[in-house]
Amino acid sequence: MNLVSIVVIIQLFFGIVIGLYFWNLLKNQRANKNTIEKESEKEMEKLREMKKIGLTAPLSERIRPKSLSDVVGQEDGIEALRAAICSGNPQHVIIYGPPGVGKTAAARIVLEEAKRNANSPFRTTAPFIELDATTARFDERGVADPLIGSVHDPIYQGAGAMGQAGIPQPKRGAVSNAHGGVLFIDEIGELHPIQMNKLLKVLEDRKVLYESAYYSEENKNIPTHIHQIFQDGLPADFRLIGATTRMPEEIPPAIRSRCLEVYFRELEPEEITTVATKASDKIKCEVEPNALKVLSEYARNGRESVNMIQIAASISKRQGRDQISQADMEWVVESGRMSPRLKPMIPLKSRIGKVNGLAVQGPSTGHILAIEIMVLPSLGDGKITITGIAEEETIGNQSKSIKRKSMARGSIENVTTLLRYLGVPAHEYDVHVNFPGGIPVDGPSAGLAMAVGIYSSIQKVPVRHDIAMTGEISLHGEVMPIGGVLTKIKAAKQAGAKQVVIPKANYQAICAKITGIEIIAVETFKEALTYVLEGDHVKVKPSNQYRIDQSS
Ligand SMILES: Nc1ncnc2c1ncn2[C@@H]1O[C@H](COP(=O)(O)OP(=O)(O)OP(=O)(O)O)[C@@H](O)[C@H]1O
Repeated sequence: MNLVSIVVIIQLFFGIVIGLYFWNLLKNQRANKNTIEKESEKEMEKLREMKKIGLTAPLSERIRPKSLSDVVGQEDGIEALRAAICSGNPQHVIIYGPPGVGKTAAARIVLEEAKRNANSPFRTTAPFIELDATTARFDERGVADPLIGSVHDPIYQGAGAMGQAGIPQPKRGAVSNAHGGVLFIDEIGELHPIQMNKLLKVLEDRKVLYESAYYSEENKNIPTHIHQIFQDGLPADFRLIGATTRMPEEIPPAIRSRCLEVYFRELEPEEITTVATKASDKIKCEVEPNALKVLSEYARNGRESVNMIQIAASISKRQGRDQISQADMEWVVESGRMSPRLKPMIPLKSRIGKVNGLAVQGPSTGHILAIEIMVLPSLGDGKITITGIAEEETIGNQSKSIKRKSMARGSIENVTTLLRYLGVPAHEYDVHVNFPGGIPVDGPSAGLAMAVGIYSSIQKVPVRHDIAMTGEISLHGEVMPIGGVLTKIKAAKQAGAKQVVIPKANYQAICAKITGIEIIAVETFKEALTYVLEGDHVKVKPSNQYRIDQSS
């Protein structure tokens, strides 16, 4: 055998081996493909079966408001939301409010209303993208970020065409999906601080800038669009609507300062009833007036009211009736262990040491606060006892909190000093202040009410039962401005007060819109005393300049 024959045999041998290798590879690939196709067909069948099954949507979804006018109550909040989003120059918004009062419903429809304005920059195709901050996962490696987007580096891409070619692929997040429209972040207060900072950067730049160790400007394999994204950023020009049940102080100031802050309030019993009636109409089920009354006493928000109708309707239907009775509704209350939403009212009689203070609970819910004060001759230097609220309070947010002496205590100390200065011997008494009802009190704004209560107790003069008051007291007896004054005035009115005393510095033109209560704006403690005590006890003549009667 000559050398040529040997070479030919070797070539033939290797040819056969390589041929067998590729033939085997192809066979395996085909077998794999068949298995995958069979698996996929099985899964598709399961998916088709699953899609055939569908339970009815919850009633709260079925009666979800379709236009802003369908949102019950919230007139002020809706007006502010409209002003922010429906103008020719829309702004970012944060909506504060308790759960289930229409924040999400309003946010979902406001963009549609904005599109109807010819001056709006939102196009008719503008997207509305929704993200829940409680589930938007934060990934430290930046491999997946549903909010901002991320870069899929070849190492994470597996054997895809781009991955094999070593090309990093930017993946859009919600901020880019919302480009040209609205990004709604529910529970925005729950965003991870790093995500919040990234979001701020996007709001500033109106685009997302990506980085990757795999990106090189010189790499000719990288497609043009990816070069563009890495070099110029991915557009993310949208308006943000954040909703939260948290207090404004708990939201980072940097995001607050970029947003118009809108407040949604707790729904009134009549409004709860309206939402419930709409729900019962939808399912064609009548509701006895007494059943509605029970519902309005127990449901705390729109969602709860709809849910109560749904359960009560299913009870009555199972018993072959088309009407929800009072007993059905009471059963719902009992089985849900619901407690009534007590709306404190003003007391029926004027009493010594009993004052109607005002407090704001949560971001926008006002309450009347029946403050009780008792003074007893002191054996020492005058002791101060406070009950019903914390002696020490924590302030701050998730990232930073500090404890401080209760501001209510500090406020009482100021008041006793002031009273001594005015010739009232407060130091000769032990003072006990009680805040019943478990409503959190921010000390300074109850200063005026506490000063009046202590004065009333020492001088044995009753405080008028039909007047409520709010204001901080300075050591020199000035009544200083406080927060949430409109909410407090409305709370006083709802509790049945005829008049409300507020700091003069808080009086705004908008107060004139509130009817059915007389607003008395005062500058000093002495001036306030002339209005709040029974009879004519104070010699100082106040200026009536800021007394505004709106009870017509
Ligand atoms: N003011 C309202 N007017 C009409 N329907 C309401 C109102 N508030 C709540 N509802 C009903 O309750 C459902 C839930 O409301 P929505 O999701 O808007 O509340 P939310 O304030 O966003 O609450 P959460 O903070 O829990 O998300 C709505 O689908 C609607 O059926």
